[in-house]
Amino acid sequence: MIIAELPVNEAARIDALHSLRILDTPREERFDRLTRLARRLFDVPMAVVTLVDVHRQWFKSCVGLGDATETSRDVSFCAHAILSEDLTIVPDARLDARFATNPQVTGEPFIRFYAGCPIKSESGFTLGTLCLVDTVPRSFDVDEQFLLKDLAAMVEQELAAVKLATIDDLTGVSNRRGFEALARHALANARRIGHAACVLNFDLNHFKQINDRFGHSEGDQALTDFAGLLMANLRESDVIGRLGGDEFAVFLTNTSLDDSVVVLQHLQQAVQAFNQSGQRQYQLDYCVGAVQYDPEQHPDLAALQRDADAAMYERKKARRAAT
Ligand SMILES: Nc1nc2c(ncn2[C@@H]2O[C@H](COP(=O)(O)OP(=O)(O)OP(=O)(O)O)[C@@H](O)[C@H]2O)c(=O)[nH]1
Repeated sequence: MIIAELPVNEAARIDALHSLRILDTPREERFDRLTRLARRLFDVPMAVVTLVDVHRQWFKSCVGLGDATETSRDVSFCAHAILSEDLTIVPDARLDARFATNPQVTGEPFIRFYAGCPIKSESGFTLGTLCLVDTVPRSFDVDEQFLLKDLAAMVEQELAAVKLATIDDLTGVSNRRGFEALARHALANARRIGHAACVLNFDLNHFKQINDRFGHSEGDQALTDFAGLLMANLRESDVIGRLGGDEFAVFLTNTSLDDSVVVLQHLQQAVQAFNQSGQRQYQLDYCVGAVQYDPEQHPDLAALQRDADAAMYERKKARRAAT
């Protein structure tokens, strides 16, 4: 095993990292959703946002590594990756002199494949990486390299500024900006590997009445309840966003329109059960439009969203006509 050298600007780099005051902070959904998405998009068991501190690498977010929050810097793959401006790709760690006898290769978690993209501060210091880890050797093609760089750029955005936030503060799901950024990635991936995908557009019914009858904070509670039901009843890899007001959108990965019917039935049952539980004074009700991605009809995410929105409005119109 070869212990990584220190970057030439190490002291200033550490100052930049510490000035973020992010080390040892709790987990945050805005980072966790990126590692979850990375794991799903690249089909790897582990995806991590790591920050390389003086003697350790600390995980701002990790999926697939159990409760681990840090490792010593000496055994860290990312300590090597931050020395490069480009991606560090290790197809099989057993064949790489830097890592062959690394305890994480010879023992748990038996790392074989590693791909790490440097994450920079706004001032240009490499703070850590977004990295993918697998327990079997594999290759990493050019499309995958671009995708990883894009996701790492989103991690940088999250680090850079709260004003660039991509999470809806009220409900904890993505806001419009976050939804569109993540859904664009998921769509690119669906296109690349030829998987089906669907977009669902939801709009709550009579939401204004909840505000008017019970007050704005109960309205807020209703929005939070609905977001919670979406999160509880969809898969981790699906992208959920609040587009604004009482409008939500979901990008279903690897799902055909037929599959989405089952997903929506399941959700409807959960919402009914919630309404019947009597926890709230109000009932949640919504209209939803579902559209399957069709490469002929949908050159980009915006086209898919327009169709889902139109499908939702058709439902609204039919519903209003019926009442
Ligand atoms: N409590 C709360 N209300 C909001 C928020 N954002 C938007 N609203 C309110 O949500 C309402 C949305 O209006 P509509 O979608 O026309 O109301 P609706 O009663 O659901 O109408 P239909 O869709 O026709 O059933 C407006 O009264 C907004 O003021 C928020 O963050 N919190």
